Amino acid sequence: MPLIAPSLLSANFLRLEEDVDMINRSEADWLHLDVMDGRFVPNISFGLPVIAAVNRKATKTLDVHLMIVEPEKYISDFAKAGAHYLSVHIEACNHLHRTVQMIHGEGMKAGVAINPHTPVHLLKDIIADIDLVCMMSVNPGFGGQKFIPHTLKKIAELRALINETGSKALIEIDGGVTLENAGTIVAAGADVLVAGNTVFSASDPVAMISQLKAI
Ligand SMILES: O=C(CO)[C@@H](O)[C@H](O)COP(=O)(O)O
Repeated sequence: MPLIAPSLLSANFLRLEEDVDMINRSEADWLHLDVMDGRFVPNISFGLPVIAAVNRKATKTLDVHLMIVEPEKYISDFAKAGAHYLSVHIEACNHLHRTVQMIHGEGMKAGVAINPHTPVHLLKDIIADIDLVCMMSVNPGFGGQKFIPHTLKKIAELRALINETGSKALIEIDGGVTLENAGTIVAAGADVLVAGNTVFSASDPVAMISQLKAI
């Protein structure tokens, strides 16, 4: 069974508390929080105060995905805000190994996110040190985009790399996950499914999360 991580980016920000309650009541495993800075990606979402507020209410694992430049500057701030998993982009880190060490040093699980154009083999010398790969299956920046089919081949490559190296990293697929493609994504080797639009545009989001879970 995949872990399900609804993405708060697609929630109704005017009633965030109700949406967090909905996720608490659901079979979701994690709550995915997308932080965007308008520099690494062409969009600005939310940041530390929102995550700290969500943390006071959420009962699920907080999975924070940083789509920001110089993420190493904010690692301890995100730990204080309540992040359990903290993912940084490989494309945004000049010293990725050091950044992963900093994340672990703050007591969080470390994730590395990769963009659709970034080859899986670039993870070879970091995969044994991380807890999560957040594989982007859309170009980061916006919810509600279409899944890029080439991702399926990358998931299989990543699964092979994880098996070869004995890494314990989970494979998380982020972007364009629907009820229609979730089975294929899990069959390709994914452990965690992020779902924004699919969950929050459903007439019954709790039931949608259960359906994704039962894929
Ligand atoms: O990181 C991102 C977008 O950059 C994602 O987490 C989206 O929030 C996923 O949304 P859907 O594609 O599921 O609507």
